[in-house]
Amino acid sequence: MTLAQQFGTPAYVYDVAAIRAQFRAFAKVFKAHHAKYAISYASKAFATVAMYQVAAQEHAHVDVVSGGELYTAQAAQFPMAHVSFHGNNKSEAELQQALAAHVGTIIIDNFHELDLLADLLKQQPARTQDVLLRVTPGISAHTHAYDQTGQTDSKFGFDVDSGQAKAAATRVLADPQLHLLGIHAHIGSQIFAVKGFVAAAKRLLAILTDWHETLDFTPTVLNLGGGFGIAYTDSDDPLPAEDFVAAILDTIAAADLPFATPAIWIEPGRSIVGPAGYQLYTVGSRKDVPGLKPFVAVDGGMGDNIRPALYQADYQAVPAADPHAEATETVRLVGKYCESGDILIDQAKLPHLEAGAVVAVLATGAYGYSMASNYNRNPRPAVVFAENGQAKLVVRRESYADLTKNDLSYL
Ligand SMILES: Cc1ncc(COP(=O)(O)O)c(C=O)c1O
Ligand SMILES: N[C@@H](CCCC[NH3+])C(=O)O
Repeated sequence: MTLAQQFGTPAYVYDVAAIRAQFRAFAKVFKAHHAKYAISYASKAFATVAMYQVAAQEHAHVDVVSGGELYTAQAAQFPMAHVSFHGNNKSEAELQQALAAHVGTIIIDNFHELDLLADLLKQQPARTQDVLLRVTPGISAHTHAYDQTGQTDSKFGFDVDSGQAKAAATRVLADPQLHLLGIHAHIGSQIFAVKGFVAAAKRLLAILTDWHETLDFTPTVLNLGGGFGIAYTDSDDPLPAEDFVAAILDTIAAADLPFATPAIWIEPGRSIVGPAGYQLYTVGSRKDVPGLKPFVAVDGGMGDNIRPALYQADYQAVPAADPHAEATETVRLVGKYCESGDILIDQAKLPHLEAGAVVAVLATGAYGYSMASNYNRNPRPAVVFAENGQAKLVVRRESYADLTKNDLSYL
């Protein structure tokens, strides 16, 4: 029986061995460089109980960006000491939840949060909290504008050039309940060039050196974020994600630091789960107009993968029954949503597929399920983990009853 027959479509399928292999490839580079490290999986890319469990099995840390992600990690019994809590507008309730859960690290993003956290800790005088400061190092990554986060004009983090980052460090160091581990920067996502990461590493080391000299601060952690680009189609040719890390570690090793090299943390999301996942859809209607590219419609679309509509992201599809079948036509692979922009692949090269055929859209493991919606009241698809020849349902397909379970009658 095929996965589509067993679990229905649309469905997200993950090759768990590929997820594990990427965690291990990162770990291998760190070990080869004799670096102290943490691989903190950016769980926004794909956050489910099963995924937090796999991350824990791989001895990874995770980063969470909301109370909901933290709750899911707790539900998965993920070790809280290995959780970093991110976010540019953490609420008081979220900070309370993080403190109650004893998350390992809170990554402070702004002065408002710093005040909130300091006040909450005063109510528990015996407690301290490890923190990192997220800084905006003023480095622009070459990627989609919505995927840039390291430039000065960003909503994330303390600005370095204006002195805000140092002012924040001064306040944290003066607070006996906050234990400053070091700094964090994330320059963006789906980045192909190493040079932004190398520049960021140098800039962060310069900041830490300044803080060492002027604030008498010795860092124990330098967190360089994630953002390593992946191949979505055959025309993408990124470096293996672990090679970005090797370049970062070489840069750090070459630096002449006045303190012992801190532990290096990274936060890969997309590179861990993106290539490992694909989506299965069933072909339905087809519209052929002479002189126009045909529309081939599938049973999902922008509700389960918003990335083409949001970032003009490209994907590639293959027939699930015969992934290597020769392409004989170029079609628009569209979804079933009531939007003209609901185009999964604008130029899908496929053999002629009849209604009922199952098509696989590749490399959809990151920011697909996690950004899915119920637009048009479509239930979110099932998620399946495949490993060692076994396939296991790890997220049930939503039912129509799930769609109305929070609706209240107005009669
Ligand atoms: C702070 C932070 N860390 C890590 C990531 C993960 O990025 P990616 O999935 O590109 O590796 C993001 C998302 O861009 C982020 O904002
Ligand atoms: N959701 C984005 C990346 C996330 C950026 C998170 N800071 C994407 O699919 O490309």
